[in-house]
Amino acid sequence: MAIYTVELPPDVVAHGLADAERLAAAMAQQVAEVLRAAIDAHGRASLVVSGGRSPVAFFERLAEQALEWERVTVALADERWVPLGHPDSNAGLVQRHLLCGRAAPARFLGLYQPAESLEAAAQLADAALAELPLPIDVLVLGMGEDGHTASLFPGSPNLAAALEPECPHRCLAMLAPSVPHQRLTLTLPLLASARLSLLQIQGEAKLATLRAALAGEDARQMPIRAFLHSPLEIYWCP
Ligand SMILES: O=C1O[C@H](COP(=O)(O)O)[C@@H](O)[C@H](O)[C@H]1O
Repeated sequence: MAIYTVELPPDVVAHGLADAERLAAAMAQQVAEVLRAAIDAHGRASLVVSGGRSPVAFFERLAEQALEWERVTVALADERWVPLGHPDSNAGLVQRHLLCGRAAPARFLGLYQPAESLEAAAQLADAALAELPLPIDVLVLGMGEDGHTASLFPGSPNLAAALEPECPHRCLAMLAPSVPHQRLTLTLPLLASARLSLLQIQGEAKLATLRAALAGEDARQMPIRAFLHSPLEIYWCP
């Protein structure tokens, strides 16, 4: 199945899968192959994943993959500023669904930091991210129906700074106007440094968002626009 109704830039690869289970399995296989190749070449690999509802099945299939997980660092593209035990914690999601089974030995670099303010938490997360092996080998992005990706939200006060190609920060505080919780997000230069980026989307509504994003250029209106070019591969299913 292809993404027939969306005309993509020629340098963007599209994978259309019949359903969510097949999509999760195909993505997990590709990500595992890239991580294995990175370990063979450099002795280590880095994987940055997104949170939200979409990646659960992908995490579970990936955790079944045989690879030298103790050589893999897993980090988050974004986080809600809530502690690990909170149901909306992206770190909690990764702990429950990815860092288990074969993948349990992977090293996890979370973004949540208890601090006096969201800005102070972002500074602590920024410092902790110095430990992330660069460049990122695989980045897995999701996308909201407002065109946000990671926690780069349209209308958030720090959005322009986070989208600056020369942004000196690895992580910035972000506000999600449409959904609860203050956020922490990796900034564009760090996310864009990935050797391979995968965008996971499901359903007609997100396809319509992708179409709208491709029809314009201003990333401050739809931050996903900053990623719609090589080395992006899009995984979609109905
Ligand atoms: O808030 C978020 O939204 C996007 C999309 O989430 P989904 O629930 O529609 O899959 C996600 O990629 C991001 O990491 C998350 O924090």
